[in-house]
Amino acid sequence: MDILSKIVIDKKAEVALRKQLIPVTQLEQSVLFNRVANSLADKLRKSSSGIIAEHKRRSPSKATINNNLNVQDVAKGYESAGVCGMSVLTDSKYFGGSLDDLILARAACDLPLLRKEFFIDEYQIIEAKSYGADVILLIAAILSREEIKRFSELAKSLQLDVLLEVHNEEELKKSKMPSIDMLGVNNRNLKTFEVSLETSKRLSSLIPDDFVKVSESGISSVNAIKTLQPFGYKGFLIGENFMKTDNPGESAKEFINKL
Ligand SMILES: O=C(O)c1ccccc1NCC(=O)[C@H](O)[C@H](O)COP(=O)(O)O
Repeated sequence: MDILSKIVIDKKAEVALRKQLIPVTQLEQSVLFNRVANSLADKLRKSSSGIIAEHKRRSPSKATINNNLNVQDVAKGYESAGVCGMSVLTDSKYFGGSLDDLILARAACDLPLLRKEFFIDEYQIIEAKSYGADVILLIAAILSREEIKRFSELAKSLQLDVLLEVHNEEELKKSKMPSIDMLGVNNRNLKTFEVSLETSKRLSSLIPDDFVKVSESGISSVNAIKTLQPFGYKGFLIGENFMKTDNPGESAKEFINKL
């Protein structure tokens, strides 16, 4: 069984338990539930660098990346570096993240925050809003077109931006709809972990201009960004390259200064 299928099985069990522990009515009472969201798509449209910097402790493809950092320091560092948004991995089993990371990042900065999760249920979207997210990421590989529509429309009704992640032509075909703000091309094949920026290049011409184009994963140099910008990419999701250092904010700053 591939890693994505394993993650989805575990996620279904996790979400079923969370629903019993904290009902939706309780999530909706969070002070953050009525917070006015900060649009990542709007920021990317106006930005010349387009960096979305990620908080990522470990991953299935790389094992431990960095366990020694404080998420609030990372958020503050990314914000002062001038990134457009921050992605916070909230999956615990495979990435070592949590919803606490999201709420701590929210308390530390005013950046648009992306809840990076494996969304398989509407409940997680309501959770995202009540823990201070501005954006959710939907993965086309694990959702039907009907689920993408239902989940993205719910997110839009909560004023959340939606980043839809694809890895091939077939996933892209089922994903284009008005409730999607940004289309993200994942350069990492989540079945084999092979990374190639060619995926972003190949799919770029198939993405209509009404979506903000985002290139995700395996970006480790300014040169990679300069190569992808002429293909219309306005956003670049970078995790490991910053998180593997002692000071991700400083690394992001140096990176952006070279752009
Ligand atoms: O990163 C992984 O190994 C991974 C494995 C399975 C599912 C998702 C995975 N990553 C999530 C991400 O989308 C990345 O963290 C993000 O694009 C940043 O990637 P990178 O800059 O290569 O750390």
